[in-house]
Amino acid sequence: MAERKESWTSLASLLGTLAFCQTFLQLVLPPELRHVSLKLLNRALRCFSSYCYFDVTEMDGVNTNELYNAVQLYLSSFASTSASASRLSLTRARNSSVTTFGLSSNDSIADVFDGVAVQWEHAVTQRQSQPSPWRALPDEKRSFKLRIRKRDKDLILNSYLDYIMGKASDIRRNNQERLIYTNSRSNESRGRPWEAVPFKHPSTFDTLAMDPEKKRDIMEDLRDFAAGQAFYQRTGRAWKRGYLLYGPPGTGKSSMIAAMANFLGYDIYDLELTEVPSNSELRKLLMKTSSKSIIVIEDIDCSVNLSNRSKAPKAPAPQSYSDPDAPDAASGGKDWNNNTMTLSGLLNFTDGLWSCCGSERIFVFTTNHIEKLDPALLRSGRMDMHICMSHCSYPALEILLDNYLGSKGEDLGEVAASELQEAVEKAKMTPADISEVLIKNRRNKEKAVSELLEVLKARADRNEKYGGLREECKSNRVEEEEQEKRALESPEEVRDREDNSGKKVEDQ
Ligand SMILES: Nc1ncnc2c1ncn2[C@@H]1O[C@H](COP(=O)(O)OP(=O)(O)OP(=O)(O)O)[C@@H](O)[C@H]1O
Ligand SMILES: [Mg+2]
Repeated sequence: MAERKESWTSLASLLGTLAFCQTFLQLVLPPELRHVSLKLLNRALRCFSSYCYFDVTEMDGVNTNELYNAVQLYLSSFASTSASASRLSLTRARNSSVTTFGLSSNDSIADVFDGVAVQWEHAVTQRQSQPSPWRALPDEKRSFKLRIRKRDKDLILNSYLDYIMGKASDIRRNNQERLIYTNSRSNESRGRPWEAVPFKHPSTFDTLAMDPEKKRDIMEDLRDFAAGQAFYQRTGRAWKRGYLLYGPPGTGKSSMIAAMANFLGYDIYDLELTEVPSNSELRKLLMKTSSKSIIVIEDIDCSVNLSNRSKAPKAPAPQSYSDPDAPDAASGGKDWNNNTMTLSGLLNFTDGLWSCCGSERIFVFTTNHIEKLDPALLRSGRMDMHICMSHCSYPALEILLDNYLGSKGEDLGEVAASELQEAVEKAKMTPADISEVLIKNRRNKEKAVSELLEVLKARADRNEKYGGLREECKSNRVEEEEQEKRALESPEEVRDREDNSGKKVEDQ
């Protein structure tokens, strides 16, 4: 007991001496000298330490330090599960559904990279004065202090910081809402060629009704693409990929683009060709797109007359495309004209040297009429994958039934399922048409299924009677309208027409 009392007394006297020394030094030494001696003391201590320290300050002069933001995001990704962090701050950005964890002031967290242990500390101090009268800085000076063993510094520092930057941009993209950009001449005149709005399309690969195997292939292809930086680098290819989606209206081409964007977490640039006055403007638009994005041109066959836009800007006239085999066409020679937009300009946009001014970009073209597209757009290497979005098959119908009614194929019972299967294969209806029937009756499953069966059978009968569409993916709106007209014609009228033309109705 007496011993403990003694040790308390000596501790108190030690503290008293230290306090006296500090006050004495403060009185005797001028502040500048104090500062210098502290610095020297620190330096001496650092010489004996086996660690080195790096400060990542929030502000770099008057500019925001990107690395600080990246470190903050990166640490937040594992702060909540790390055993070394004792106190966390929680934030949620506007329009975001994600809560972000962060290190509280002066708390620290451990991390391991390539087997090397490091430590981060979040240092927060009050700012003494505003260095810039033009730009107000935060009241607090914040920084992250990185502690690495001296022997590990050269081994990991650069690669670790690169890794953090990459990770942070992934997290940012996943946390943020995706954007859809569109171009217009009025924006261009204001110096902002793309205008963005939040992209909230709910389509995903789960809700997309199509053959599951085909769907798996596409998802795998996208996954490989997104993770393929090293592959593209090694093979000397630009890190981009082209998809051509073709098929009749209402088969899910636009839904597929939305599903791709949601799957990869990419933004969408919806390029309106009719708003692009020339090849050079097209190139400028391309230069202002970001990486990790999908550049979409919908209805490529009819959005613009690529060879002579001034005459017929909206005419769907594929035969008037400039000939890609003609001299200078695809190379952008004579056609690379500043006042017009040409097929060669478009090909350069997707394929030429300028297409590589960013990386990790996907080009998607859609069309209802693949047969009308210029072969130059279809040649291998240009559009890497041609995806036919066709009429609704039974596996696709099962997905729609699950989407709208919450029932699986097996819930229908064997008879209804096989009836539906037979009818849907013969009906050749689009997922959009089938969705309409299901949405209308979604509160009553039995009614929905029976009405769907009725509609499918009626369509199947009609197809059998008047001929189905020749080839699934060649069908188009015009064809369907004609078919509808034919369905309304009397059999005599049909026979007369067949006799006159010498051809069958469905071969026309
Ligand atoms: N494969 C599909 N899976 C799920 N829903 C689909 C599918 N196809 C069409 N739909 C439904 O039909 C609607 C129209 O589809 P979408 O706009 O994707 O068709 P599209 O092929 O782009 O048509 P268009 O050629 O006229 O542009 C969608 O909102 C969606 O609800
Ligand atoms: Mg569409």
